[in-house]
Amino acid sequence: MPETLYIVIAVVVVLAAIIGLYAGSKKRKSDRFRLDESTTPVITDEEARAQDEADAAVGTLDPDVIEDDVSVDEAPSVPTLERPESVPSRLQRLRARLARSGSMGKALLSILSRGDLSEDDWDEIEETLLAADVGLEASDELMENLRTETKVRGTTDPEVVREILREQLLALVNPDMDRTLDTVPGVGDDGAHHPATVLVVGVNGTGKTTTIGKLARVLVAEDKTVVLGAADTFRAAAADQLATWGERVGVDVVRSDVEGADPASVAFEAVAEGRRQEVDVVVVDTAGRLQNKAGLMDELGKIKRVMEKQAPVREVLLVIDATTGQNAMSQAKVFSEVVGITGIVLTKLDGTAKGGIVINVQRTLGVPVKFVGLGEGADDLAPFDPEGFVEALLS
Ligand SMILES: Nc1nc2c(ncn2[C@@H]2O[C@H](COP(=O)(O)OP(=O)(O)OP(=O)(O)O)[C@@H](O)[C@H]2O)c(=O)[nH]1
Repeated sequence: MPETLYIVIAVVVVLAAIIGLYAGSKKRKSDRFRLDESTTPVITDEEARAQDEADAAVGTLDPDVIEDDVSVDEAPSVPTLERPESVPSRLQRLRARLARSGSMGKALLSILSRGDLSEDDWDEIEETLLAADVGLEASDELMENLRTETKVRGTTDPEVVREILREQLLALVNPDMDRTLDTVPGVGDDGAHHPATVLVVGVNGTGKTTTIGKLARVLVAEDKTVVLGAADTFRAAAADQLATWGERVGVDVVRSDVEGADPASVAFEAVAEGRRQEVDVVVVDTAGRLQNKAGLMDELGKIKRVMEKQAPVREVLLVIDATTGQNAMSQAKVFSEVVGITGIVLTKLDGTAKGGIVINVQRTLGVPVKFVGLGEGADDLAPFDPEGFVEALLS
C-alpha cells in the first residue's frame, strides 16, 4: 500500500514539473515576440502540440537568425470588425481626387486646342509636362508624337484633340503592364502551406505603414486572410500603428516587444505565423532608413533571404511619396538597385498636381504602379487603373 502511495506522489510530482517547464518556456517565448491577435483563438491541445512541432521544425532552418519563437499573447476581447469598402466602389469614389492631381491634362488640352501651334506653344507644353514630373525623356517622346498626330489629323476640334492626347498619354502610362498583386497562396515542396508574401519597402515618411494598413483592408474586402509583420523595429510606434490597423479588420500582427529587435527575425516569424494560420497573404513592413546604400542592402537583403526560408517572397512593393518629385525618383533608383521591386505604390497623389510621376517612375524602374494612395482615410488606397487615370487627367 505505501509503495502505491509513493508511486502516485511521484507521478504527481513529475506531472507538475512538466507543466511548470511548459509554462516557463511559453513565457520566455513571449518575452521577445508578440502576436497581436484580433480575434480570440480557440486552440485545442492537439493543435498546440502540432504547432510546437512545426515551430521546432522551422527553428532548425537557421539557428543564427532565429533567436526565439512567436507566442500568442492573451487575446484582446473581440472588437467590432469594420467591413472595408469594396474595391470597385473606392475607385469610383476616388476618381474626383485623382482628377485633382491632373491639372496637367487640362493645361495640355487647352494649349493643343489653339491649333497651328507655334514654338512658344510647344515650349509651354514641355514646361507643363516637366512641371508635372513626367520626366524629360517621356516628355520628349510625348511631344514628338503629339506633333505628328496633330499634323496628320490636322484639326483643332476639341474632341479630336482630346482623343489624340488620351491615346498618347495612355500609351505612356502603358496599359499592358501586369498590375495584379500576387496574393494566391501555394504549397511548398514539403507540402507545407505557403502564404503569398509581400515585402513593403521605402523611405520613412512615404506612407509605408499607413499603406500596409490600407492594403490589409483591400485584401480583407476581397475576402483574403492576412497576417501583418511589423519589421519596422526602428520606430517603436510603427508596430502599434500597424496593430491598430489590423485590429479594425480582424488581421493579426506579428511584432517584437524588444526595441530595435532584429527586423529579419520579425519578418521570419510573421511568415511562420502565416504558414501556421494558413492565411492567403503575409505583408511585412520595414524601416528602410536610407543611411547608406550598403546598410540598406544588408538590411533588406537579410529580411528577404530570411523570409524565403519560409515561403518565396512574391512581391516587393516600393512606396513612393508622389509629392517629393525628383527626390522620390532618386530614392526609387536606390531601392530598386538593392532589392528587386515588383510593384510601386504611389502615395499622396491627392495632394499634388504632379500626376506625371506615374509615367516617370514606371519608365525609370521598368516596374508598374500597382496602387495609388489618394488620401488619409482608411479606404483611400486603390489599385492603379491606367484608363481611369488618364480619363481623370483629362476630365
Ligand atoms: N494625403 C495623404 N496622406 C497619406 C497618404 N498615405 C500616407 N499618408 C500620410 O503620410 C504620413 C506618414 O505615413 P506613415 O505610414 O507613418 O509613413 P512611413 O513610411 O511608415 O514612415 P516610417 O514608419 O517613419 O518609416 C501619415 O500622416 C499618413 O496619414 C495618402 O495617400 N494621402
